[in-house]
Amino acid sequence: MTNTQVTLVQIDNYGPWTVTPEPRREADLQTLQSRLYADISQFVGNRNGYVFFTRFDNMIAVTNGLDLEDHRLLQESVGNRYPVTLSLGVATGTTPAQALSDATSLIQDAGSAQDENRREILDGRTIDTAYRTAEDLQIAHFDVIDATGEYTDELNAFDSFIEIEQGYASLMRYMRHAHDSLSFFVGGDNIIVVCPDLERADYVDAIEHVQSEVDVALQVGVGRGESAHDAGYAAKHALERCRARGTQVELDW
Ligand SMILES: Nc1nc2c(ncn2[C@@H]2O[C@H](COP(=O)(O)OP(=O)(O)OP(=O)(O)O)[C@@H](O)[C@H]2O)c(=O)[nH]1
Repeated sequence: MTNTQVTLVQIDNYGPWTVTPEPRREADLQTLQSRLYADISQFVGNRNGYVFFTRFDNMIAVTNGLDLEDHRLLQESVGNRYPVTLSLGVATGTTPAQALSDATSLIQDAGSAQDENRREILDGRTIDTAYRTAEDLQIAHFDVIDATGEYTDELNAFDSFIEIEQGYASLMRYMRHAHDSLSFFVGGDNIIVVCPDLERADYVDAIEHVQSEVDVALQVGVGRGESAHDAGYAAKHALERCRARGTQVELDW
């Protein structure tokens, strides 16, 4: 059974900060957000986790393998180097959406995202090393079949973007509601989905749903592992098998 450890990363009191004492230049905010994301991605990635930028002021991380001390160090390092601080809620669960929901409650219960007195909350629990297994995570790596030929080389860059985003929107809603899974656009035509224990038929259904709802053709490789990196890397290899064999779903087991 999967056991996903999810961390909600929330910038403290960010909304007010962006307009105090007056609105800050948008390009500076974009630079801050993308640098902060890059730093967190490097920190979490070096410990075999994944972090997704999501809304930038709220980021979602899969942190199997990171303990609370790692989380504390991330807060300290960001607090020392950025004009903003982070609150972190950590929870585990058999479905990613449930784990995220619990992680979110920990932060919400400590105060509003726009409460200037709520800073650097760290709350929750991590998976004890002794209980970690190679089945803890299931990660699916989707991409659009021949995005280059269908869209990138055919439409202008914005119309291609609309098509890809429609595929993402359809898939993320389906996976959230049918399977308690969390889907993240990671660039190009790629979507990484953090899933509970699903089977081949579930992925076939997801692909058919997106095809019929928005007419975007997806393929998917699925991997399992004890860390996000292990599961995600296995998924990438499985996706390569889709490309080599012309199949739409490949599982790494
Ligand atoms: N984040 C991420 N992006 C990727 C990855 N592989 C490819 N991309 C992005 O996806 C874009 C399209 O590449 P592909 O998916 O290989 O191209 P395609 O035309 O869809 O071809 P097929 O996937 O073979 O059908 C690239 O320009 C990258 O931006 C990956 O593993 N991770």
